[in-house]
Amino acid sequence: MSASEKVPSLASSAPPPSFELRKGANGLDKIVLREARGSSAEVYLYGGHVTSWKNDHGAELLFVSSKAAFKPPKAIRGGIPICFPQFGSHGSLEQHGFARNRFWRVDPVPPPIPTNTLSKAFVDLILKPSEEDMKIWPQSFEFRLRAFTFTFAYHTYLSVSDISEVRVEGLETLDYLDNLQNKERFTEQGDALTFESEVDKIYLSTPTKIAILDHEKKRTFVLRKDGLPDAVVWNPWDKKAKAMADFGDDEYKHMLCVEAAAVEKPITLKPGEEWKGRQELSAVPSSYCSGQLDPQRVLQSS
Ligand SMILES: O=P(O)(O)OC[C@H]1O[C@@H](O)[C@H](O)[C@@H](O)[C@@H]1O
Repeated sequence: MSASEKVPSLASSAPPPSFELRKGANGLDKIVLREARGSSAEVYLYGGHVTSWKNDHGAELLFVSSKAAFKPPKAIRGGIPICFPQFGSHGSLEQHGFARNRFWRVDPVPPPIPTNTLSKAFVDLILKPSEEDMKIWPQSFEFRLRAFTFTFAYHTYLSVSDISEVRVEGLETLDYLDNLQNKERFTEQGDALTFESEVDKIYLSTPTKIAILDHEKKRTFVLRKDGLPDAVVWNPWDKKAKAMADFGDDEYKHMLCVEAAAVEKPITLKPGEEWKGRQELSAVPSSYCSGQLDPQRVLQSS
């Protein structure tokens, strides 16, 4: 099993990429990645968890709760937790699987980064099962001669100015499973999604590109994905926000989770097979015209 997690930036040329190992909250190790033009990202080894992604101007693009605990075994609230080998409660494991509360390590000899990405700074993190993990989920993610099945999500918390001003394009008219209605299947009606109450939906067989438009910030996130057919959209709204110890009462107004995922049809790997699930996020000015879902073209021409 292989999972790729790359946050691209606008860097175009020269100075060598850098990544530093630093101490983060509560002494936990984190990787800091910087691109030549100033954008940066932080990834905690705990959970293989991206906790920060800043643009060239230093503005934070991901949401992390002011109440996030950074205390194992609790998963960090915000950023991009990795839900593996189980999404949500779709199985017998703990909610969202265990990858988000295990310690990952840096792969010292990573495979080459794909040439079609603009990103120059990157790190490959690896998670291998411990003996304890093998007891609850007896599958090796690497060389076990047996097929195994899992579900997955890059549980991405985007930072938005005001949830009531946000629109999501690319999911309209699709079927979804509604976690708020016993995972029953419905069809999304109408236009782009907007938000005025709690939402917890798994959109099925979605396009590979989804746009999240933040009118107030004049910013559009473009989420591109491969190997991950579904997309989860989650906002806890006021009541659930109040019920979560690691989430501020009003913080639901400033976040939206849009998660590249494989939930409806679990993935089965046979011996020797590899699976890649890739999510790429870009942030572009909202002068970007919806329908023209090619952030690289927008970036290059701006
Ligand atoms: O509190 P957790 O375990 O991080 O999960 C947060 C949410 O994650 C979302 O992806 C799920 O669809 C929700 O049902 C869930 O409430």
